[in-house]
Amino acid sequence: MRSFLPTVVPATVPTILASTILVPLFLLILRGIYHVYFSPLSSIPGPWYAAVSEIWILVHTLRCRKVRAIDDLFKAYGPVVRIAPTTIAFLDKDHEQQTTRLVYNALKLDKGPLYDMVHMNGHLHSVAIIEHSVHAKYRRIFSSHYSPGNIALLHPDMKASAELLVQKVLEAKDRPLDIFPGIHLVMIDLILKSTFGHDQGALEAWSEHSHDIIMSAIEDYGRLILIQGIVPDWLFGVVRRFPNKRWQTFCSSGDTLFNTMAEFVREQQKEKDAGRMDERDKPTLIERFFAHNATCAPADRLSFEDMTSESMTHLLAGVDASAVAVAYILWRFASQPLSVKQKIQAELDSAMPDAGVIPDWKTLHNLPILDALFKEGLRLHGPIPTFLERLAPKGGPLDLLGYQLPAGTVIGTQSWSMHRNGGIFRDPEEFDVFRWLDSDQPQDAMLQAWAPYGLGTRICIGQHLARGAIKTVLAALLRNFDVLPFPETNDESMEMMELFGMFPVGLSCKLNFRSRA
Ligand code: HEM
Repeated sequence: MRSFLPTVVPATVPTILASTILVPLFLLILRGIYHVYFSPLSSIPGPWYAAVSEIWILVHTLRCRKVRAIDDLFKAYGPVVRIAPTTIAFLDKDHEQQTTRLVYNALKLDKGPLYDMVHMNGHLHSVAIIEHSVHAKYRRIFSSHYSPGNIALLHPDMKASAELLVQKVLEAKDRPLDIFPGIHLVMIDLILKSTFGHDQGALEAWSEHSHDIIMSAIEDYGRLILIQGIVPDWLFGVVRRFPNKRWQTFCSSGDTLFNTMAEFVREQQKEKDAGRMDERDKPTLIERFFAHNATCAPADRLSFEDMTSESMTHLLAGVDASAVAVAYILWRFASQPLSVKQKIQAELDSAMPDAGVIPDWKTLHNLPILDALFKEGLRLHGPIPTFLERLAPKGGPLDLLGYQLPAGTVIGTQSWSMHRNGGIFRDPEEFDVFRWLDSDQPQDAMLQAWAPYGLGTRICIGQHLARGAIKTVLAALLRNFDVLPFPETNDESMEMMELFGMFPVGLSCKLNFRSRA
């Protein structure tokens, strides 16, 4: 009897091999050849391995050194480089920063695809909105909440937090102290106050052995978003079941934060229903959402989840960034020559004759040396110096520094490189506070190139809050303490690790605080 089996089985092995390995490999090679030789972006400088596939930039993202890798390409290839098959990085060399202005402001571009992965526990919010037109409408709902005038109303809370921080440092009784958690807690208290009018008292509860649930969830969720952005959903769905308590807490950090914020939104709703909101001297962020809902068309109303996710974003965007900035400034201050420290402290001594009384908002912002310290800190240690991607617009190629980019090309620059541009900043790697007060240096160009809060239409909405809180905390600490180095906190532990935002690799900032009283 004739069997059909023998003829079928041997034939399938090479067929399967070819279809599962060789065909995709062949297509990948074809795609790579297309990108390197035939794509409209082929003429843009850059290494071939970055042009062939996204793997090169992905590997650097996973190694937490994407900004450095892009910066190296600028040094090797000039101000326009191809960092992935359809992604172009540029760096304005001229003082006018024309290309930067065009891309981030004038053209009103949409954001790039990276932002799609930062939904808050699955919900949309200002950072993740891709379309410019949708975002512009959305941001108008709450931009007045973050205006300088409105943020100034939060200054009494900033002062109270900074004074409490001084007390907490005094309690350490000249023992070296990791200030990093303390600043996180200051920011948690301030942002919850501004968003919900809520007194969290996170800093009050701070001790060496305490553990703040919101602070831990913020730390975890920042990392979780990145992992979820890189690992496919199905794989993450499998690994998240791993029965380890710490891992489970890590994986549910988004839920922890979302549920906490949701509870605060509910409390605000109760306040509103009970008619108690009008009694406040300053409206909360949530109150502005309610006011918007009361006046807009039903289709434009913010849902309960929208409000929760937006609040969660402000907490996540604001706490880490501000805490990282303060930690680096204090660390840099600690290792400055005595003469520099004395100049900085002399200004504070005269603005704060009583070390316990922090100057008012206007005086604080008119202290030139404090301002220079703040600017120099954010120049070299901006917490978000990363590649901020936008999309080349539909309808015709975009002329970018002489190159024609088709619609949909991802383009962007990064403040890491802008802040280290030797054509603008003299000895750019030096931490030199007084460069900002030196009339021999190009102050206008330096200010144009200083972009720690991002750029244009999507610039950080919390910048006035951050600036006010950071300066208030710095004034209080540097007026009250001589901040001195601690050997464990060094170049290695403070190496900047990139997880979209930057963090000191040691995730701490232990310094010596000697009371000046
Ligand atoms: C030193 C402190 C801070 C730095 C360096 C910083 C930096 C940035 C940067 C670079 C962006 C732009 C991101 C992009 O284009 O993708 C941004 C956006 C944003 N930041 Fe900040 N930030 C800080 C503090 C804060 C604070 C305190 C808050 C809120 C309380 C906040 C809330 C936001 C929000 C909501 C956005 C999105 C704005 C939008 O797209 O409309 N940030 N921030």
